[in-house]
This record gives sequence, structure tokens and C-alpha cells, in this order.
Amino acid sequence: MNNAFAYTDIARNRLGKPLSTVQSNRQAFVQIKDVCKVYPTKNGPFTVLDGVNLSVYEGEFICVIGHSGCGKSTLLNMVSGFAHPTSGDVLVDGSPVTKPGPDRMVVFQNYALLPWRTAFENVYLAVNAVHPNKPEAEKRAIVREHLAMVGLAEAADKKPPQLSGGMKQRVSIARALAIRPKVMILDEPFGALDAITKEELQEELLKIWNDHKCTVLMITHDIDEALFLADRLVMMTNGPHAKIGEVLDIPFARPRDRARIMEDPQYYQLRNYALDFLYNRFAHDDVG
Ligand SMILES: Nc1ncnc2c1ncn2[C@@H]1O[C@H](COP(=O)(O)OP(=O)(O)OP(=O)(O)O)[C@@H](O)[C@H]1O
Repeated sequence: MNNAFAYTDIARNRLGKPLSTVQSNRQAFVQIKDVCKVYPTKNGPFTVLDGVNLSVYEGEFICVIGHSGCGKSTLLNMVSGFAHPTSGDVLVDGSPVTKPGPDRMVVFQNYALLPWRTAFENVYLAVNAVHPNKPEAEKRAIVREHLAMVGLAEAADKKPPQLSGGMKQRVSIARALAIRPKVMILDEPFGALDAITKEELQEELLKIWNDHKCTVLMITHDIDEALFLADRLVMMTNGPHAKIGEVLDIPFARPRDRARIMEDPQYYQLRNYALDFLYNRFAHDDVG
């Protein structure tokens, strides 16, 4: 009963008002408006997302959680421009998203690096593709700066097979950041990493985000990761016809200290609330 009390409290204080009321004085930077996505399949149309609405503000850090297959990647792919809504609109900085662009960079769980190219070259190729006319020395300086930012100055000449998983993900983050995107989309970026590397990279990501203040949309399955990183946690219902179930404000002051926020009683209220959402209210057979 105590928990139920706490949940109601969180729901009233953090979820009770529609975002348009809570954030009325801010301009939405990423707008997902009444988006539905239907995939054609051999068994007929498959409606993955149905009526998804979300406004993300400039410089916000958003995490998205939901059970496997609910449509998280599909949703963020529509922001990156790799997928398109069947109906509804996705806008970034007021313009409809029609295709991928350098203003929206994606970091994937599997790094997506070219294995025969060095770390330097992997980042350089992206910088060169976006800024072909910049002087060579400037492009190389951008690459060096971003590899240094993720602590890989010494590993610039190594190829992905010579790098650990954490190092590969650092290259991937450096590559995304080197383009100076307005929106960074991370699809379970730390899902394949061990716990210590994951925590190190979460801290680095927060530091970089704090310095550059791009808008971040990140998919994760890890509630603790979301509570450490996000300003808001978007919780999706199960598919088919998935939508956004609730959005949880994460109130911890920044810069965040992992140990300190875990001592905050609100941490466990929020954690339990999210767990209850996933494993009771929207329990799913596929996920234990
Ligand atoms: N191109 C496609 N054609 C048909 N069905 C698809 C296609 N892409 C995804 N799906 C289906 O849409 C649903 C949502 O997939 P999506 O990858 O967006 O989910 P997710 O929440 O990101 O999953 P996970 O957490 O496992 O990565 C799944 O049932 C998937 O099988």
C-alpha cells in the first residue's frame, strides 16, 4: 500500500499535467504528432505505433523505455529519417523530417564502424561527408578533438577489431558528435557493454551533453541508466498499437552524482514506478 501511495504521488506531481501545460513556455524542438506506423507484412498490415505524441525541448535528454518489439527503434528511426510515419508528422526545429541528415546523428548498439578503417578514419569519413569543402587541416583537427573528447587520442590509428566494445562505442559517439548534430539519437548504445564500461560511458556522455547541449533521444532497457541520464523518461505501452503510456520527470539536479542520486528517496520511488509500469501494468511475456 505504501508503494501505491508513492506511485499516486508521483503520478499526480510528475505526470498529472499534460506536457503542453507543464512546458507551455518552451518551444518544442522535436515534435512527434499523432504518429502511426503500419508495416505491411505477409499476414496483412501490422500497426506498430498508433497515436504517438511527444514534444522534446531543445537541449533535453530523453530516455525511452518499453518492452522488446514495442516500437522504440521504429519511433526514433522516424526522427532520424530512416523510417517514415504512415500517418502523423515528425518535425525537428519546425521542419518535417523527410530523410536522414547531419542535424540528426545516430549511435547504434553495434557501433556501425567500418572495420577496415582506423578510428581516425571512421570519424574523418563522417566529417568529410558533411563538410567536404572545409580545409583538410580543419577536418583533421575536428577528428582529433572529438577522439580526445572520448579519451581515444592514443587509439586513433587502431582499427575496430583492435578496440574493446567500450572503445568502439566511444569512436561511434565521437563520430556522431564531430558532426555537431542538433539531435543525437542513441539506440541502446551501451546495451552490449559490461557494467563498469557502461557506467564510465554514461558519465562521459553526460559530460559531453552538458558541454554541447544537443538534444538527446536515447533508447534503453535499463531504468537505472535512464534515471541517471534523463530529464524525462518516456515509457511506451506494448505493441501492437503501442503509444506513449506515461512520461516521468526525473528531478535530480545536475551535474549528477550517481551515488548521491541513489541515496535520494525519490530515486527508489521513480525506479519502482517505472518497474511497476513495465512489469505489472504493461507486463510482457517476452521479457522477464
Ligand atoms: N520493416 C519492418 N517490417 C515489418 N515489421 C517490422 C519492421 N521493422 C520492425 N518491425 C516490427 O515492428 C515491431 C517494433 O520493432 P522495433 O524494432 O521498433 O521495436 P523495439 O521496441 O525497438 O524493439 P527492441 O527493444 O527489441 O529493439 C516489432 O514487432 C518488429 O518485428
